[in-house]
Amino acid sequence: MFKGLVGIITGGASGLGRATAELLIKQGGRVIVCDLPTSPGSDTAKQLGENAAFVPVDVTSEQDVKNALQTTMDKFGRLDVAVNCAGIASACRIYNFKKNQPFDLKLFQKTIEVNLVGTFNVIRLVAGMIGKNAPDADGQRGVIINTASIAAFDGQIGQAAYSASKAGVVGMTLPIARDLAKQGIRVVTIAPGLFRTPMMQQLPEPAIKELEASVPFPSRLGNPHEYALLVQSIIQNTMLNGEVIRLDGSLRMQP
Ligand SMILES: CC(=O)CC(=O)SCCNC(=O)CCNC(=O)[C@H](O)C(C)(C)COP(=O)(O)OP(=O)(O)OC[C@H]1O[C@@H](n2cnc3c(N)ncnc32)[C@H](O)[C@@H]1OP(=O)(O)O
Ligand SMILES: NC(=O)C1=CN([C@@H]2O[C@H](COP(=O)(O)OP(=O)(O)OC[C@H]3O[C@@H](n4cnc5c(N)ncnc54)[C@H](O)[C@@H]3O)[C@@H](O)[C@H]2O)C=CC1
Repeated sequence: MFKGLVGIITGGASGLGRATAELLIKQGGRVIVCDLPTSPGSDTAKQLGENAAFVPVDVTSEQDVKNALQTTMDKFGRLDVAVNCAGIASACRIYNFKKNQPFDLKLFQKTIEVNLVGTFNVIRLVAGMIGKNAPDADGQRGVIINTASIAAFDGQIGQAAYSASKAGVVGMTLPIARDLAKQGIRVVTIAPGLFRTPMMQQLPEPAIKELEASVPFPSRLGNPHEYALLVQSIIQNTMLNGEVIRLDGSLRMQP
């Protein structure tokens, strides 16, 4: 299905990004896994086989992303798709009245830096390389897929930083899609609900159970493969552009 297609996947060493790398390769694509040097990205790429390579990347670094693009060019000669999965979660009340402690400003800044600025940094740099492709019969040169969260819309107590970072990703989706439309590059954002990944497993099991029970249908955490299936559809369907798609079993999170 994706024979010849080349994708960069940030956060590709774990969870949703890793599942996406597996599916794109299974469908005949080739993948550059970008993740932190401390991540298991190198092992991931080995397990994925010869159509995968790992580049250590901090998405907030211009030089790291440029290195990843250079490796993509050297190894595979082109770039068709970028999937932004790198992200971090944070939870903190705005003010802890018992301890007289405000929300840690550094934690707020770090969350915005990785989730929003990091995603933007990758988009602005990959666009240049995707834009060099010859257009297909429909005028399309490639696709950029971002990962927000339903917390962009119904963030819970403690999620001010995380929700703000993901709302930023939602907010920039349409203007960037409009911006890149002339080059035939589509931009689509997925807003996942709850998926069983290492990030979600940071929450205590009772909290996971409660969240799971609150999903109308299916009342369970999503499987990362189900996220990857939406990535596959977005790549296949050229009419999808400038949109944010919730993938959440109709969950609306409670406070
Ligand atoms: C990953 C995705 O993209 C998908 C998702 O979003 S999944 C949903 C994820 N949801 C979350 O992560 C929720 C995040 N929120 C939380 O984890 C918690 O609300 C929180 C840690 C921020 C606070 O939790 P909590 O249950 O209120 O903790 P609690 O023990 O009562 O309070 C923590 C501290 O805040 C204080 N506190 C309690 N109520 C308070 C209030 N109303 N105002 C200020 N402080 C309060 C407590 O006294 C406590 O202080 P100590 O450390 O001295 O004990
Ligand atoms: N799991 C879930 O339920 C949901 C996840 N999301 C979002 O989906 C994305 C993927 O999350 P998961 O797979 O669940 O998490 P995960 O924690 O399993 O994977 C995230 C990956 O991003 C990498 N990463 C973190 N900071 C980075 C940086 N600065 N540069 C490069 N890589 C970095 C991590 O090393 C990790 O491998 C995140 O953006 C997350 O916010 C959104 C909604 C729900």
